[in-house]
Amino acid sequence: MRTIIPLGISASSPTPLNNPKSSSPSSFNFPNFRKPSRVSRSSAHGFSFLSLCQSGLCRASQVVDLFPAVSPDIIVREARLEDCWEVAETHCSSFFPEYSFPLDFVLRMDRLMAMVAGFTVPVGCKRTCLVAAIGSSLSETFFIGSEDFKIGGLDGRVSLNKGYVTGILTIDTVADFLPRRGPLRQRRTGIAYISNVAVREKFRRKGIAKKLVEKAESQARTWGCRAIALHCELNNTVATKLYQGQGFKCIKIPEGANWPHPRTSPDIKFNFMMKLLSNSTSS
Ligand SMILES: CC(=O)SCCNC(=O)CCNC(=O)[C@H](O)C(C)(C)COP(=O)(O)OP(=O)(O)OC[C@H]1O[C@@H](n2cnc3c(N)ncnc32)[C@H](O)[C@@H]1OP(=O)(O)O
Repeated sequence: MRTIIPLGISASSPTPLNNPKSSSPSSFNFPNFRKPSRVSRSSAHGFSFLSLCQSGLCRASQVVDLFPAVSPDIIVREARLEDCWEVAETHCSSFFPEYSFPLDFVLRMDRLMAMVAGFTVPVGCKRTCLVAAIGSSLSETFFIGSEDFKIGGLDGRVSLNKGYVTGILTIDTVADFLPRRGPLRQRRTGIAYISNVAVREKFRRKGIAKKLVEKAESQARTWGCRAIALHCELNNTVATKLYQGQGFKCIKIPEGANWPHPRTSPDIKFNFMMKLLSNSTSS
């Protein structure tokens, strides 16, 4: 199965000051979905996209006509309540493209339920889901509801001009997949973690993932993080190129070290990648 890191929507844990009771770990973990054995591993990864491109040049060129290389209308912002279904849809269609009815529907419902059920993150941690939305110019966006209104970890406001979600990315400071610190195995701080990066197939190669990563970096800076980390499957050459292009470096895991990594099939290997964040707030 694929990474099951929570997608997370705008979750910032209540601080002890505003909610002293909350110290529960995230309740937003998805149940473990096992990929059926008939599904080939490579087809769920970057390679499937490459082979699709090679075998479907005609379709690709039509997409290029419909959506020119420059996508000025794409806005990267925090996910809102009304984006839940499309976030689930983007996640499932990108990471589980082979699933067919009824499993694909069940999977999407599972993602959706997990999101709207609300969730918490450990005290002092933050998590947010970014979306790249098309056709939702900020100047035309009209909200109903108060900015302070939250449902679980979701932005409770509803926009009448929500746009169409083309890409997603989750960023958090939960550090579940970072090595613990010291003999007391303390949770690491100051390092943001990126997961669940996906762009709908017909919107790929338009710089959307780059925009999402840039926005994640700026979010991490506003949280005071000094670095940003992620796990990328070893054989996902497309994603590896994306992160290397954005300045991430593969970190060599020390011999014998038992560093945590996303919960997937045991035969899936990961690159652990990191980038130090400069202090500038360019994006
Ligand atoms: C931490 C994680 O979540 S890892 C999981 C990554 N997600 C997936 O594998 C899900 C399936 N794949 C996807 O959703 C997409 O292909 C993504 C997210 C990997 C890339 O999204 P896109 O919006 O297409 O990427 P974008 O257009 O921003 O390209 C950025 C860079 O990635 C690399 N890249 C993207 N697509 C390709 C490709 N088909 N072939 C080679 N390199 C590619 C290039 O280096 C590109 O930079 P360039 O255009 O300057 O050459």
